[in-house]
Amino acid sequence: MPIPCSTEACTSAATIKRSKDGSAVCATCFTRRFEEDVHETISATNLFKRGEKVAIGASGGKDSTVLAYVMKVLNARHDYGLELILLSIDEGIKGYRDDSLKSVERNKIEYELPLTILSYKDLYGWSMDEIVARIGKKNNCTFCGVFRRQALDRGAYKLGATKLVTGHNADDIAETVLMNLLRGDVARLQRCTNICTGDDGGSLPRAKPLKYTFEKDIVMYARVNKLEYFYTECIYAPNSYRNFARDYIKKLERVRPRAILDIIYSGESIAVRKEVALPVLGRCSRCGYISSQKLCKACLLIEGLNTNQLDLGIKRKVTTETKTGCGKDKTGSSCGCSNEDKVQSIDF
Ligand SMILES: Nc1ncnc2c1ncn2[C@@H]1O[C@H](COP(=O)(O)OP(=O)(O)OP(=O)(O)O)[C@@H](O)[C@H]1O
Repeated sequence: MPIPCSTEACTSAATIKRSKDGSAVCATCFTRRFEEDVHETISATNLFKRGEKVAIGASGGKDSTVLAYVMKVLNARHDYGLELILLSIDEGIKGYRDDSLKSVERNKIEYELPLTILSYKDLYGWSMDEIVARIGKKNNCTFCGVFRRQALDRGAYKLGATKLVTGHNADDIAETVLMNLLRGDVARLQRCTNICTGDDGGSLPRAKPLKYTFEKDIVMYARVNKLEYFYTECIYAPNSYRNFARDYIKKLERVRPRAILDIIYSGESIAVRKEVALPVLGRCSRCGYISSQKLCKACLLIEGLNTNQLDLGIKRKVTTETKTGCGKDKTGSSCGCSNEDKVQSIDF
C-alpha cells in the first residue's frame, strides 16, 4: 500500500524520505520544501540585499550545481532582485577539473547565467598538476585550498560582485567543525559555522545558503530535477584529513541523522574565552590580500615553490611576536599551552 505524501492537502503518494526530518513526501513536495527551506535560511539571516551582484562559486559538483539552480529559482520566485553570475576556478587538474568545467559550461547555457573561469596557472603561475609533480601528494590540499579561496575572492572582486556564495552543505560544515575541534584551531572553530564570513570589511563577504541542507537531500534534489553535475572525487585528495572527518560523520549519521545538525549547532554555540589569543588580521605586504602575517599564505606558498623551499607556508614557524594561550607575551618560556601555533595557523 502506498504511503501518502506527508504534506498537508497533497494527495500524491510519497516516493522520497527527506533526510532533514525523515518525512515521506512526493517528488513535487520534496522539491518545493527543499527550495523553501533554503529560502527560509536566506530570509531568516537577511543574507542578501536587493540589487546585489552575487558570484556563485561553481565547481560543476552537485552542491554548487544545485546552489546555482536554486538561487536562480528563488531569485525569480521571491523577487530577491539579485544579479547572479557563475565563477569557476580551474585548478589545473587533468582528468578532474577539466571534466567538471564542461559541466559548468553546460549549466551556464541551461541556467542562462554568465560564467567566468580563472585558472591557478594565470593567477599564481602554477597549476595543481605542476605543484603535485613538484611536491608530491603530501600537503597538496593545503596549496589547493589556500589558492582556491583567494582565487574565488579575487575573481569575485574583479567581476564587481558584492558577495560570493558557495555550495557548502550541512555535512561539509559539520566536518569542518570536527576538523577544527580536533586540530584545536580555535580561531577557525569560532567562525566556521557563520552563514556569512568576511562581512566585517576584511574581505569579500562569502555566504553558504545550503548551510543547513543535508548532502543526501542535495543529491536527491539534483536527481528529481534532472540537474547535470560532475561527481568524481578529486584525484589528489584521497588521503585528505577532511576525508577522515567525512567518513566519521557518515558513520554518526547512520546511527543518528540529526548528528550533522547538532554538530553545527554545537559549533554555533561555542564561545571563545577572552584570554585566548586570536590572530589580528592585516594585509599581505606583497599582494594586499587579507592576512594575519606579513605575507599571506598564498604568497608564502608561491615563494616556496619558486625558490624550492617546499615547506615554506607549510611548516609553522613562529616569526612574529605572538601571545601564548595563557595571554602572556611570548618571551621564550612556554606556558605549556603553545597557542602560538594556533595564532600562526589563521587562514584568510
Ligand atoms: N574550482 C572551483 N571553482 C569555483 N567554486 C568552487 C571550486 N571548488 C569549490 N568551489 C566552491 O566551494 C564549494 C565547496 O567546495 P567542495 O570542495 O566541497 O566542492 P566540490 O566537491 O568540488 O563540488 P560541490 O561542492 O559543488 O559538490 C563548492 O560548492 C563551490 O561553491
